[in-house]
Amino acid sequence: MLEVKVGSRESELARWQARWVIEALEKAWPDLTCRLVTFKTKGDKILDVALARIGDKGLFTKELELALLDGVIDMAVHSMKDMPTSLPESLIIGAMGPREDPADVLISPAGYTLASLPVKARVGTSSLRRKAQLAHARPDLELVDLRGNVPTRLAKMEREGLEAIVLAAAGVKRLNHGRLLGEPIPYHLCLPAVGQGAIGVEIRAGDEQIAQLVAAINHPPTVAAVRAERAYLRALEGGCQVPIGALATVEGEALVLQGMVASLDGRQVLRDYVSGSTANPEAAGQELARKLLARGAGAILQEVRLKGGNFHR
Ligand SMILES: NCc1[nH]cc(CCC(=O)O)c1CC(=O)O
Repeated sequence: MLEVKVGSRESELARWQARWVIEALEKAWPDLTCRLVTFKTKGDKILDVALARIGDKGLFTKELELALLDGVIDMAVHSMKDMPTSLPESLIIGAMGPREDPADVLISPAGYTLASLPVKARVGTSSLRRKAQLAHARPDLELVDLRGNVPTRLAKMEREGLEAIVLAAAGVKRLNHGRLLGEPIPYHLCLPAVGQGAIGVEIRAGDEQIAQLVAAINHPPTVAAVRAERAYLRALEGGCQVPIGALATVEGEALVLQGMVASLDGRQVLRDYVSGSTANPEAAGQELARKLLARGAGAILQEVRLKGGNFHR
């Protein structure tokens, strides 16, 4: 009999994801018992958008990482989308679960799609990446800041009478708001955030016992895709404060990585893609970043940094 402690944020989605990891681990290791330990992170405490513009690294991860380093927990479950591109020295991602649908979805009580939304419709999202791509596709829309966890955002949509909001399909599906699912926004209009839809399990480097446990739930194609996307973001020095999107798809050993860099107003949207191999996902990420930088992505990103973005991807 072995007992391990699994750390998670407190939100409904975070707990769903941690429970998924726990169930998968206990199924793989019948002698294992997992205990869930939840934490409030800085990102959960700072709810107003202006404050959130401080945008420091690890807003949703730091408290969990400290608990992991202190031995208070043995692993931390995260949305890969919320993870900074560089981890603390002695922590690693030990495993990723199979990726859920990485797309963004437009949720609209009246059933509008991006194409059918009325002129000047009010659409809620605080993500610079979503705002830029929506503004590019539909410059007439009025984009409204909207923060908080998934249930909060759905409630705000109703309360403020927004015509639609945009959320990650993964969160909506996991929380079983499936009937609300609305329109998946096609990738040619909106590329997802790096890591969107993937669950990561962070562990202490060198903790061989925990590494062996979590290896049982690891999904290598997801790992290859997310490694390529994160290398791309790192090479652009994007952090989580800029309108950058990416999506890698993996088939056998072939990996195709698409990427996007946009100006805040969405007037400029640069997109490109590279093909690579799961044997070296980072190479694909670096090559795509070079390609976009050669086409002027650097100037766009420079301007975004001067104007100051927020942290929300
Ligand atoms: N930024 C919050 C966040 N972090 C991860 C998800 C969704 C789940 C995932 O991407 O795995 C969400 C909600 C959203 O953006 O709609």
